[in-house]
Amino acid sequence: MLMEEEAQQLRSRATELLLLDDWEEYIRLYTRFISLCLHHVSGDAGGDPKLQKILCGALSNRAEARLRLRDLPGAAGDCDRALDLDPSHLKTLICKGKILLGLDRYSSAADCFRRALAPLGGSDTALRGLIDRCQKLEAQSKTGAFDLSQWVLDGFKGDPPELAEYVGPVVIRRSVGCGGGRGLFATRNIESGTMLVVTKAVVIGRGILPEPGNPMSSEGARLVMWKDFVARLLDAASKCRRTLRLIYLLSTGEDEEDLPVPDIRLFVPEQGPSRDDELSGDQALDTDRILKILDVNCLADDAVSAKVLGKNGGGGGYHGVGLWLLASFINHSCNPNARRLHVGNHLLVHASRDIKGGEEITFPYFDVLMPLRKRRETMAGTWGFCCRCRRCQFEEAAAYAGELREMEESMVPEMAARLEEAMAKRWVVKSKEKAFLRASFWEAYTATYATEREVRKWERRIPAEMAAAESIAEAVGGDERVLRVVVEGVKRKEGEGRRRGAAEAPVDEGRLMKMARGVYGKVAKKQAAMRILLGAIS
Ligand SMILES: C[S@@+](CC[C@H](N)C(=O)[O-])C[C@H]1O[C@@H](n2cnc3c(N)ncnc32)[C@H](O)[C@@H]1O
Repeated sequence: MLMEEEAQQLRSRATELLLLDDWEEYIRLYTRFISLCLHHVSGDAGGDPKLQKILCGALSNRAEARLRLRDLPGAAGDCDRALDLDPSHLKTLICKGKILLGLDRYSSAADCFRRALAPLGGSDTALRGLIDRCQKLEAQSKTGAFDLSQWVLDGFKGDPPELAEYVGPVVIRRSVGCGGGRGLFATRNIESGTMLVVTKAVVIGRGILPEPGNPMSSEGARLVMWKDFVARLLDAASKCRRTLRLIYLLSTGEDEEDLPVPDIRLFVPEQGPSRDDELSGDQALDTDRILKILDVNCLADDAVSAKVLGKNGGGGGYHGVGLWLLASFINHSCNPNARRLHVGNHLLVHASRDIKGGEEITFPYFDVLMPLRKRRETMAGTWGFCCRCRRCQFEEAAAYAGELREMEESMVPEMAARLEEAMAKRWVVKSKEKAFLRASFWEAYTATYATEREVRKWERRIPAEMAAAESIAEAVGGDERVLRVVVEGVKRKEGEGRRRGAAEAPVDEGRLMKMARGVYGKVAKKQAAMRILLGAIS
């Protein structure tokens, strides 16, 4: 009887806290109450069904509060204890299903929702909706077939579509070509546009920076964002042992050669250990180590290579930074074969050109459509390593490297023509190496394609847009700016044809789509991809 009164008082105080949105205090209140219940349970009243019901309800309520505060392991533990007392407790089953959904355990989440639905005769539409969601995500996480077409066609309106975590045909191995430490490798031949990895940020920090021209306040705003980001990341790591252990697998930038190579299954939804108690060993939260890890592994949302799909897209002072665990094993290359897109809090990595089985997967950490000297400056200034990719090695060691360095100093249109001439007549350059150099002199090429006047002036001395773009794609994979130049070229040719009264020359949609696949992956079907393409030039 005493417990029932206590429970009644608790409910009124809990309602007050709920209205105040004070979940921390709500959890403290229930923790005290649960201890009291447990004290009674361990005494004479242990077998009292009323007491057990009260305890089950309290655990369930605390689980919901913990779920709200994203303490998923804590919430899951409460649910398990509540379900031990009453395996069919509806509220707890639904809460547990939502937790498992948050932990990307789609089929286990669906099982919970089904168990909740069974006594309702299968008639609850909300629960049916949750089961459908789980099934859709489970299918995505198994097949890697992500279709964002509708969202693209709707002009990126509303929230980004819900995405599953996905690990494609990749493994983690020791890298010999690029990083030296560990890297991600293809397990089979992969076609351009194929999804490789979809992964949710542990934490992401976003903000709008003050207008340019005010560097102090922009720096200040970045610092505030960074501090908030670090605080949230430490909070997430302290709440979830799995997250902390996975973060500790990442490089601090020191002794990368000696770091262990983790099993890819740790990152595959529903395969790796997902409950705290499945992980052996305890590790303390080491803030200094985590700060070093963040320094080496955080990615910016606003990198040139990371077009943000949707309305929070780059530009307008937007700045975002996040930590994505599996993507942190991907090394940089100036001759990359993958590209990343950001959709909501998810990072999608797709093949930006065809990849051979066994090849290392790399994406650019920064803009690689730049000459060697500028790339080296960016690397040293921002990343603190010196890239050892094939393109860098070639550009450094070429017999005509001195001449290249001189030419790099002035990216005027004439330089693209001079480069083409030298590659054709004076230097021995294979087609792959031509692609490297064209990518490095992209600024000069783009200047020659900028206006009809320039195109007419240089067209006999440099390749047409499509041919140059296809060559550059061999070196750096798909790139939005290159694609834009091609689309503009197609439009210009259409215009010229119309002026001459020529029959409409068909646009080579096949070639265009192949390039678009390299840039946007296969997440947008043809119609939607064409819409992004046209949007890219409007
Ligand atoms: C995000 S981590 C990549 C994974 C890392 N190799 C590992 O073993 O965990 C970034 C670090 O990898 C190394 N790295 C990545 N790309 C590189 C490259 N192209 N050349 C040399 N080092 C590279 C650098 O030490 C860099 O700080």
